[in-house]
Amino acid sequence: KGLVVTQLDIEPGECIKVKGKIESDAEGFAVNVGKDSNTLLLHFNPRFDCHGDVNTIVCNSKEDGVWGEEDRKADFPFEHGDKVEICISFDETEATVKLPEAEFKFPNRLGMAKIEYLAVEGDFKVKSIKFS
Ligand SMILES: C=CCO[C@@H]1O[C@H](CO)[C@@H](O[C@@H]2O[C@H](CO)[C@H](O)[C@H](OCc3cn(Cc4cccc(/C=C/CN=C(N)N)c4)nn3)[C@H]2O)[C@H](O)[C@H]1NC(C)=O
Repeated sequence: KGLVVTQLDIEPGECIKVKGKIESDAEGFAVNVGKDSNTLLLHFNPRFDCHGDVNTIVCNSKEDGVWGEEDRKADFPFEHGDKVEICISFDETEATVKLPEAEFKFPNRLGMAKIEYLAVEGDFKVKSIKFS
């Protein structure tokens, strides 16, 4: 299992900064934010080679344990072994994932007003987490 943080109280406009290293042989990793593991505002899932996807970021939401419609992004600004800083923020309409050279948006389908849960899974070694 990866890192899981619960009992958070992240409000719109605040950001979650996850710094870490992508494994040199990574197949994929995911950063999940939401209320809990069954209720995700955003599942941000870069795939190097898994589930039949190659170098594709798959985003989705999860409501009562049920995945929503996937949203596949065009850009893939990750490479094996990269040290990355991923900044996630949100407001009532959308979540934003900011990277040094890329930014992704994903609709706030659940109308979530607070992030209480963060999980980082897969081939990613977390170095630090900052909330600001
Ligand atoms: C074409 C067939 C039907 O359509 C497919 O149907 C699959 C099942 O629904 C979807 O897949 C699902 O998509 C979901 C988002 O929508 C989640 O990502 C879910 O994963 C949940 C999950 C997370 N986690 C932890 C984790 C996360 C990242 C990496 C690792 C491990 C790396 C292992 N590294 C090694 N061994 N080195 C582990 N485990 N499961 C995934 O199964 C595919 O996208 C979808 N594909 C398309 C094109 O439509």
